[in-house]
Amino acid sequence: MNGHATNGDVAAELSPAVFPNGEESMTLIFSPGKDSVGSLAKALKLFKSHNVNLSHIESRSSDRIPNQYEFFVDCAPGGDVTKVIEILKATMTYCSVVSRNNVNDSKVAEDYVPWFPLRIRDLDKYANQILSHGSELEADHPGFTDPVYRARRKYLADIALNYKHGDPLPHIEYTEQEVQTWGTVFRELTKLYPTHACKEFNHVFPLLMENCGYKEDSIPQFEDISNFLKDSTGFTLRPVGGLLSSRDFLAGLAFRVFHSTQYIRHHSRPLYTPEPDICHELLGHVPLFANPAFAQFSQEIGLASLGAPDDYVKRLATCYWFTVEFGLCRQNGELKAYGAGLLSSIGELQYSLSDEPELKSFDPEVTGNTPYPITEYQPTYFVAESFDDVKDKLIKFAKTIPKKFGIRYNSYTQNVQVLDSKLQLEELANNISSELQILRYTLNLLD
Ligand SMILES: C[C@H](O)[C@H](O)[C@H]1CNc2nc(N)[nH]c(=O)c2N1
Ligand SMILES: N[C@@H](Cc1ccccc1)C(=O)O
Ligand SMILES: [Fe+2]
Repeated sequence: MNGHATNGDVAAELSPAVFPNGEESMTLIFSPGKDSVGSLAKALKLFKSHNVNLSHIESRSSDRIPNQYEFFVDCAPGGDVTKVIEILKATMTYCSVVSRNNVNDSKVAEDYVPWFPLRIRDLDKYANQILSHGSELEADHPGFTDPVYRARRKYLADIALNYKHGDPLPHIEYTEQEVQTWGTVFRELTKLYPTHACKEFNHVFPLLMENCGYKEDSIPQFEDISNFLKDSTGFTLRPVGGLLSSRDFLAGLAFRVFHSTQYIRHHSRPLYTPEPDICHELLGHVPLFANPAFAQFSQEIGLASLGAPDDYVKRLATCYWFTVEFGLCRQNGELKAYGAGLLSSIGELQYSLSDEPELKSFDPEVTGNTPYPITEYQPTYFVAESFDDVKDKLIKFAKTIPKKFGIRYNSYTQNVQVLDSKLQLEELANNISSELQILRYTLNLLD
């Protein structure tokens, strides 16, 4: 990372979800129609004759058209995909190009949506899409000249890289030096929280000490935290080797998955580190992910990002930066921190509530276009009048993102549903009406 990176550079960060082999890819969903015995075989021939290789094929019962099947195919790069899509669109009862990266041809681009994960296990596809690698630290990183630190970072990044959805969360034996760094950060931050952190944060923190092994003399393990979050709000942790692109990181939130690093900052600089580390994730982020309203809000931002055009993802990510990462709020007339990047940095937490930085009031239209440095203290913070206020404003902004379909997370299947048919809406209405019955029944009891 570059010491003076601003969100001008976040544009580069928006590069599409490239796949583990470093190539771009796309996903097609199509339905061949009734009475179409052998239709998959026909479709497969079509791909073959246009030199398009498929990396994955799945068939499911369609939730769009009664009694039909739907095929999900992941195409590898190469071949004449455009032609194949043209033919599929003309011959199939349903065909959508859910995902596609790097479309330069604007005529084609209109029809395509930037790639996004449809199933929770699709998150495996961007495990190695991290923006800075432990083993390739930049020159201004405090660990740059420390070969032991670099080797450790590489070891932990590889563990995250090999993680697949459904695997047990990696248990890490931390070294004495690592535990000491954690201890310093933990001790000093917990002194500041009562006066500096928002009340929602302070409400959850004792629970993490009781249930997840949050204490000064050892680094908590992912499994304990993930189990606690799962029970609290359905959030789970997923290890990641470093900073993810905004698009990828936000997409994880749509599945209530929090991508979290497992390495720790360099011992020479416990007060502030230029990239997310385990202190940032566990002390800064985890407490608020245990709050149901905050968890829901995070998921809504995640869902809003799916398939959104680059410029919208960029503004959404910038708003995320100035709220979830570096937000301040007013509570009982006092300024408090709720941003995770503040709650994990002894230095910046104190600085943010001093009279040094500039304060502005949060407004997505302004905030979303404000450049920011990522490797030094923020010159400007945005202050929210309340938690609910940020939520409402951000969700209002998210609604302005142009999309051609509705998006819904199905927590039973852990899939994201692309809603573009009446039948799906009927199913949705059925779900809502059964929830409404519970509401009505219980309201009667309480009366
Ligand atoms: C969405 C926004 O860009 C945000 O700052 C993201 C970026 N990528 C990340 N990647 C990781 N591993 N952890 C994070 O907290 C974040 N934050
Ligand atoms: N500066 C934060 C870590 C961080 C870096 C970049 C983005 C967000 C958080 C800390 O010291 O804890
Ligand atoms: Fe973060």
